[in-house]
Amino acid sequence: MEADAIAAARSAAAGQQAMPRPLLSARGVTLQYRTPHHIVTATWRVDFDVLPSDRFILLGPSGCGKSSLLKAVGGFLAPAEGRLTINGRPIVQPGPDRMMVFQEFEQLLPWKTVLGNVLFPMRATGRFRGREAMERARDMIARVGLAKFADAYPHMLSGGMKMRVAIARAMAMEPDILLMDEPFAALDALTRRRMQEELLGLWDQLRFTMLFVTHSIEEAILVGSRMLVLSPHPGQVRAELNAEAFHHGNVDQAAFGALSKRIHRLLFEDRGTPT
Ligand SMILES: Nc1ncnc2c1ncn2[C@@H]1O[C@H](COP(=O)(O)OP(=O)(O)OP(=O)(O)O)[C@@H](O)[C@H]1O
Repeated sequence: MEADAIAAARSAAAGQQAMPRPLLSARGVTLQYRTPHHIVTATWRVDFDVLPSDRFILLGPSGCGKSSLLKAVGGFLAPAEGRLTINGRPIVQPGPDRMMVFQEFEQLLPWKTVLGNVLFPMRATGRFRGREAMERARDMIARVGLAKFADAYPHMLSGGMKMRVAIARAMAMEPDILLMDEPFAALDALTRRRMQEELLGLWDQLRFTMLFVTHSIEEAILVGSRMLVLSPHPGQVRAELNAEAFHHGNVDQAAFGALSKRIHRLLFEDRGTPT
């Protein structure tokens, strides 16, 4: 889908209101890996804009390049073609303005307390020091509802609490965007649903911007405010959809089913792949 078509879809979705300036922009992003024998094209000329406070979903089948797009936004993979910008500046390397929250939140350091985990990147990067770091860390921990657990260790926490710590840790760095790569993929269905609710609850409080990768249609609709639907390998934009109507507590089953069917068709209709 071309940039103009995306802009048109977006203005229709917003009821023709003026859109805020995008925080993150992808224009014609082709991502490739060079192996000793050939070049693997992961995505093909992908366009999207993430607006402030979006819960923006990258949705597509396995191998369509979702994680590669996240890596590129993180600054770990340079586009072979096209441009990625954050706040109008090209993304050329990793930076604390884009914090990655990993799967299962297992990046928490087991030998450090909740407070120690939140302080760790602040101090290690030198972004915040001494008293300021301590105050910020305690404030973030309180904002995610874990003030009483500041001195607890990760093994003493539930999955949902660990997620809150992981988000507090990322948010304490004051990023512009949180990058989440299938954070709930390994969980059973009930736990996954609870974690999705927890994440949305936190978003209601903190209104952070997130770029969230999933291959679950249901998760995309529940968690996302907007989503980019990508074709099978190599990932191309099939559509950009608005899912704000399904924000939690507001699920109309018939509309949910209709959107889910529409996405399914978009994902699995065979339209051929570029040569
Ligand atoms: N380091 C790499 N070297 C070579 N090819 C790679 C590398 N990483 C990914 N690829 C290829 O790039 C394509 C996109 O991979 P990517 O992991 O981004 O897809 P994905 O949509 O995130 O998949 P999944 O949902 O299975 O995680 C795949 O064909 C994959 O094999």
